[in-house]
Amino acid sequence: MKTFEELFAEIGERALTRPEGSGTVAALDAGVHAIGKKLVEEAAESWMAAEHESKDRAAEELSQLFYHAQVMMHALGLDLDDVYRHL
Ligand SMILES: N=c1c2ncn([C@@H]3O[C@H](COP(=O)(O)OP(=O)(O)OP(=O)(O)O)[C@@H](O)[C@H]3O)c2ncn1[C@@H]1O[C@H](COP(=O)(O)O)[C@@H](O)[C@H]1O
Repeated sequence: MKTFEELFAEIGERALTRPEGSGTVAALDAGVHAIGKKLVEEAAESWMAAEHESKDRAAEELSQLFYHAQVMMHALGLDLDDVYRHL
């Protein structure tokens, strides 16, 4: 288990060190358009899980939505404060 902030740091570390087999590196290399499609896909899956499946399934899909949102932030060079200041 990890926090939102810990995941953000881990994604940043993957972007920097580019380890073999990292899905994050592949996602960042695929670019903003591909990341955007995953973001929308996970948002839809979160909605479907919330409406038709269990709370646990919804939580799982929402965690994936958080992940892809963070990958998008890294792709754009945004840090957490850039987003938090809009909350
Ligand atoms: N939290 C996540 C995470 N959530 C979602 N995903 C990715 O998003 C996909 C979403 O799953 P789906 O079931 O919707 O899609 P799928 O059918 O399995 O995969 P696709 O065919 O859509 O690619 C997963 O297959 C992962 O590629 C994640 N990939 C990585 N992380 C974490 O990110 C960190 C870095 O990961 P790596 O870069 O892979 O080392 C680690 O802590 C990981 O646990």
